[in-house]
Amino acid sequence: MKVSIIGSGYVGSVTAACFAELGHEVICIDIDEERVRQLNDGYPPVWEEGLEDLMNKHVGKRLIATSDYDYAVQNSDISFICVGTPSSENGEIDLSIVAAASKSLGESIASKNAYHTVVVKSTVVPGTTEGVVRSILEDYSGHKAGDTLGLAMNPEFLREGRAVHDFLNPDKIVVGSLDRRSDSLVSGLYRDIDCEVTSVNIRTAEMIKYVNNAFLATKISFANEVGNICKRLGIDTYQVMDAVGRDFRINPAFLNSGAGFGGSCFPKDVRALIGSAKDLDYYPSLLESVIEVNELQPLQMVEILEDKLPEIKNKRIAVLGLAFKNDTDDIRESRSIPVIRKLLEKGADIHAYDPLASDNMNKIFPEITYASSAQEALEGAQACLLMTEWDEFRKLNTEFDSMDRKLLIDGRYLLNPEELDDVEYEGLCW
Ligand SMILES: NC(=O)C1=CN([C@@H]2O[C@H](COP(=O)(O)OP(=O)(O)OC[C@H]3O[C@@H](n4cnc5c(N)ncnc54)[C@H](O)[C@@H]3O)[C@@H](O)[C@H]2O)C=CC1
Ligand SMILES: O=C(O)[C@H]1O[C@H](OP(=O)(O)OP(=O)(O)OC[C@H]2O[C@@H](n3ccc(=O)[nH]c3=O)[C@H](O)[C@@H]2O)[C@H](O)[C@@H](O)[C@@H]1O
Repeated sequence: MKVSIIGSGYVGSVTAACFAELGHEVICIDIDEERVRQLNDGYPPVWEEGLEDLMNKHVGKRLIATSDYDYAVQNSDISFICVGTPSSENGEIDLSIVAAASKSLGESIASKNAYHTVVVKSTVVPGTTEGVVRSILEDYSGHKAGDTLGLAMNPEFLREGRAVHDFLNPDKIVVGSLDRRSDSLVSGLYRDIDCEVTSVNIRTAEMIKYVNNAFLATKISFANEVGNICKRLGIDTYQVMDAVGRDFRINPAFLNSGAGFGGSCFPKDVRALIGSAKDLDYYPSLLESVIEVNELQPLQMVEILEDKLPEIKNKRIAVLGLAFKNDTDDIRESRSIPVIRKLLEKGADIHAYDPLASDNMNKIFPEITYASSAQEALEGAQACLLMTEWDEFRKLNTEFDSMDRKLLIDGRYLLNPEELDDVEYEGLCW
């Protein structure tokens, strides 16, 4: 099929490359001209394992990029909206980018005589596709949804860093649609993927995405709360969760306690769901607590540090890990951000290292020193805070020898103190 993808960020570029891999003809649309140029030159706009290979294979053949909506709409049958849906200041979803993309799409569909289908892949609160998106599309295109305009919502469940793998090997594909025709068009795109399609109505598809993310975030905050209690009781929370996770009704995934969840989606999506609930006069106390635990969790790293090193002003502190998780350069809502902010407030001399994310963090904190290796960050430090679950940090050992004081606060359960040579080890919640 001929597909256009609006927005070429993490979701858009991966969706585009994977649809090309599945044999579809794909046109990416982005308002960022530099990104369009980059895509057409075969360079992925984001770092994702396997993405560059797919782009090299398909760019210029089944995959092209443009900033011209008219061209993309005329040359495709179906358009996926994959633009950002950030949090507004009060935590509720900001739909302005989705609205702008819908308007541009509607204007281009206006001059098309054939049936065109619009699919929302961005994460949007229930009611958005049939409300904001549908009305803008109808107003600007003159076409009516269910008549000459198809409408669907197809949430995305990929994880950053594993996005290409997750897209091509999903454990569920959810398609919410206005009518049978839209459903069969969208479902048909995934025909060659070995996964059943769950067909529902649009609002249900929108809700499934939020519940998925909110449940995973809840598991993490639950594990962190248990970890905080275990630490005070002198119990190893990882042993506890290892046993608890063996219950098939619970499952071991996402029970790793630590510095909390970051990323572009868990925090914003839980907040958006809270916002929607409150708009309906329901106070979602469990979800509020999920966020509250997550906000407090990284700051406990600094509390433990101050307990061990009461005066941190002008002390050299190594921060290892800046990305919100391993295998990505993404720092959005990284738990390192509140930690660095707090350390700066207290006058610490921060030397940070991350395998991929230093450039991005430098845009927020230009005042700290960025090292080119963990070893360099550790040299002469009075303490080390381990913030991100990078594999390369699991192998650290003799590197700690160059510290002034071998004090290590592990925020991700990466190192086993018994295997470290006389390091003062403190786990965040174990
Ligand atoms: N990042 C992730 O791992 C996942 C994200 N999602 C959801 O997917 C959506 C997109 O997220 P990301 O890909 O992370 O966003 P992103 O911020 O990485 O990319 C958005 C892209 O849209 C472009 N754009 C902005 N306005 C535009 C317009 N009017 N027309 C065309 N392009 C425009 C931007 O230039 C950018 O390239 C969000 O709703 C997010 O919640 C869902 C699953 C996973
Ligand atoms: O909607 C989205 O954007 C995506 O959000 C998450 O994917 P992602 O944010 O890429 O990363 P995860 O691997 O889920 O990790 C999120 C955060 O949770 C933390 N985490 C994860 C697991 C765990 O046990 N403990 C824990 O603290 C990680 O360190 C990281 O900061 C979901 O896993 C995806 O299914 C979803 O599509």
